[in-house]
Amino acid sequence: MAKQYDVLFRLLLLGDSGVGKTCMLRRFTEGEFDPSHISTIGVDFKMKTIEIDGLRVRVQIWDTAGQERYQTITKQYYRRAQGIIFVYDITDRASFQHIAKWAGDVDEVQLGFSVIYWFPES
Ligand SMILES: Nc1nc2c(ncn2[C@@H]2O[C@H](COP(=O)(O)OP(=O)(O)OP(=O)(O)O)[C@@H](O)[C@H]2O)c(=O)[nH]1
Repeated sequence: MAKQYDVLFRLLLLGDSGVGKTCMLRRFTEGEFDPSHISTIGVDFKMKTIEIDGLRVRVQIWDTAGQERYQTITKQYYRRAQGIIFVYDITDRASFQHIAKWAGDVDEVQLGFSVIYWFPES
C-alpha cells in the first residue's frame, strides 16, 4: 500500500496536570472539546495528517501525564520527540512557572528542542 504521508513529525505535550494538554490534542486531531478532566495515565498519542506546500505531513503527538507519579514513564519519551510543546494554563501562574522545570527535565536528556506556547481560552 502506498505511504499516506511524506514526512512524519513526533511531538510531545508537556506541562502540569490539568492545564489542558489532552483537550488541546483532541481539539487539534478531532475538532472536539470535552470539558471533563480525566487525567492521562502515563502516555497516549494521536495523529493527524495535514498538507503543507503540497507535502503530506503526519504529526504524531504524544500526550503525557502531568502528574508527578508518571514521570519515570513519560521521561522515556523525551529523547524520541522532535519537538516539545510546553503547555500551561494562563489562569494558573504556577503552571507557567513550572515550565522552566519541565524544560530543564527535557534538557537533561535532549539538547536543542523546539518550544511552542499554548494559551488556553479561559
Ligand atoms: N476554560 C478552559 N478550560 C479548559 C481549556 N482546555 C481545557 N480545559 C479544562 O481543563 C481541564 C483539564 O484538561 P485536560 O486536557 O484533561 O488536562 P491535562 O493537561 O491533559 O491533564 P493531565 O492528563 O492530568 O496531565 C478540563 O476540565 C478542561 O475542561 C480551555 O481552553 N479553557
